Amino acid sequence: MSASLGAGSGVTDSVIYTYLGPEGTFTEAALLQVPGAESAERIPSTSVSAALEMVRSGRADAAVVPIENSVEGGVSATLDAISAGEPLRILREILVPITFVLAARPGLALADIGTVSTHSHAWAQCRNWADANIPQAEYLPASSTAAAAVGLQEAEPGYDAAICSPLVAQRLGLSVVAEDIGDITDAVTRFVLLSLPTSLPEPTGADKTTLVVPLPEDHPGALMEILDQFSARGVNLSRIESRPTGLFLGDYFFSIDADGHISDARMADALKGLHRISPNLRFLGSYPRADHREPEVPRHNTDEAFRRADVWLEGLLRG
Ligand SMILES: O=C(O)C(=O)C[C@]1(C(=O)O)C=C[C@@H](O)C=C1
Repeated sequence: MSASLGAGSGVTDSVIYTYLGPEGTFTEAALLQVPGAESAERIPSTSVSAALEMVRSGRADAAVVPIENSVEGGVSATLDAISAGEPLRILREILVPITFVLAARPGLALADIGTVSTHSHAWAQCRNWADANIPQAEYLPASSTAAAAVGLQEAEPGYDAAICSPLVAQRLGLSVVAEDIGDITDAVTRFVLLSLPTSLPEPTGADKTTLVVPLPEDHPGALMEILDQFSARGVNLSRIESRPTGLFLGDYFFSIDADGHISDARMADALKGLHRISPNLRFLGSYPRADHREPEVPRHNTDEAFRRADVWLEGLLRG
């Protein structure tokens, strides 16, 4: 085990990674984009929560898990697992373009397929294609697209076909009966690299901050006030979703991605405002945006504008 997983960089060969496996998942493709990961130890986990448990228990230094898909939205398993329990920190995000194939048991044509297995997020992205081309097929959930593909190799697979990546179908030598079956071309899944809390990646000017904000109980207008903390400081949100805490009916938290780094004055100020409204909010990290897109910051919300306002106020207090 190595303690050298530097924030945002400095990842070395001695780092132990885990990811949603088995080999051949889109998550593994995401991990392989992390500099140094190709030559590092990579341990597949059977679920998102198992991967995060590996990190929390110190058996792995960092985990890559899916968090958001451009077609299907947030990955609830990840949003829920990082919102509670031992705190984790997002060090970077990774984008992977998603294309699917339908692999089938040898000799089967589309019309012969009675059961198809894949990850629920993959199924959701191919549902229209499946309705049109294999309407007779029943869906069986799998822990990942690659797990469904591997299952097809068993002597007696429990299903006729699997939806998986073209790469894993090719690697396993499966028979592909339909290519490019995703309902939306150019679908993208976003993954995050998580570790135990460590020093923050340096701000790059094109960063993202991820937060978990519990909705305060019996506080009319709380959502409006939460959103106001961002809008009043010119902080753009790139994702906001509500998730039930699971504790009792009506108890929710917001999972939020905001443009900017905690060391940006406008973001720091927004976080302080949020903390006053929702003191149990969880900071999950500030890290570089994978698309390097810089936000447009209004003139009155730049670091310099905040600094000048602080100087002005200090002057007034000094008298
Ligand atoms: O099953 C896989 O291959 C995964 O990596 C998981 C996952 C997901 O959770 O969204 C990743 C990308 C695709 O959108 C479909 C499935």
